[in-house]
Amino acid sequence: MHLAARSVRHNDAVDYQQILAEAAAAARATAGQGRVADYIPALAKAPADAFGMALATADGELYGVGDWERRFSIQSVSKLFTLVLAIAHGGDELWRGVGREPSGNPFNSLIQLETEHGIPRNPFINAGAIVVTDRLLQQTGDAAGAVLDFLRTESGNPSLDIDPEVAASEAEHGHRNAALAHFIASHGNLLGDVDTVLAHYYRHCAIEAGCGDLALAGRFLARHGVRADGSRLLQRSQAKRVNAIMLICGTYDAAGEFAYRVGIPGKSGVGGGILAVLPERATLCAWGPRLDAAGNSVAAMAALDHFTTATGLSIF
Ligand SMILES: NC(=O)CC[C@H](N)C(=O)O
Repeated sequence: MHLAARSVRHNDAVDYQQILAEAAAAARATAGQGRVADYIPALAKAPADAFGMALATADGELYGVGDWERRFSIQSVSKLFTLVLAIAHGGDELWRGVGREPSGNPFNSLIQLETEHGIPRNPFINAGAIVVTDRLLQQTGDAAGAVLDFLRTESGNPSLDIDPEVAASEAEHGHRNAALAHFIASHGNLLGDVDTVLAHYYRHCAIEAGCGDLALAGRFLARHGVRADGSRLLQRSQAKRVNAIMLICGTYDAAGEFAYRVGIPGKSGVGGGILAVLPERATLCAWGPRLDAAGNSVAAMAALDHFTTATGLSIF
């Protein structure tokens, strides 16, 4: 029985602050493992050994540990927000231009695009996010601005912003993303101008936010699509589907490992953040800049693994 003693049933009270402190200790035990992303030179300046984690409950309580208020480059975590906004504006039309299957390949891979005729596997690899950004740009006229506005509103933090140095660094070293975008355009799957779409993509990746901001901003996914102010962003079934895509594609070719270890939907970025959802209950964001070979934060994975294992809270 002692093994079960630390798990909780869905409705039991959990001492979140205590569990976060333990998760932070699990993260610290990975000290020195992994490397800070440097293929975007401005990202290499991130504080390698920082760690933070926050949890926002579905009804808006916020808990944090470590550097949970410190801002970092959200990078591919932004792909979650471009996706939900594009679905909110345009519904299922999006799925004509992007798939929803795991890619089993690195996030910046070009390889499947050729055999799959310029239709990216899913919205969470770079190729797919470029298509989603293109659609959001058509829908709103300002894709990066739409993501930033949404994050500011949902987090209640109007000072969130884009780091222009990171955006410029991405653009300057963005040969791979430019190759992906041009290849997609050659198949007629970009509606806008390639350079404009890429500029928006780089800008939303370069948004800076803290763990607390992202945990609050993702809360609608734990609330079946309902935003902080009670209005509906997504239909209940759409929110379910976004969570499903996060689970199977949110951490690229390590999504199987993430599901195995953590057992909840999660979206990572090369800035070292991972935003994860416990449907009906809470959202969690963990951050540590050192990445594993698949581009996911070593410390954030360890912390989320500890959280779901110690509490017994997962979708399984
Ligand atoms: N996995 C990531 O976070 C990658 C995002 C980064 N902006 C890129 O395009 O390479």
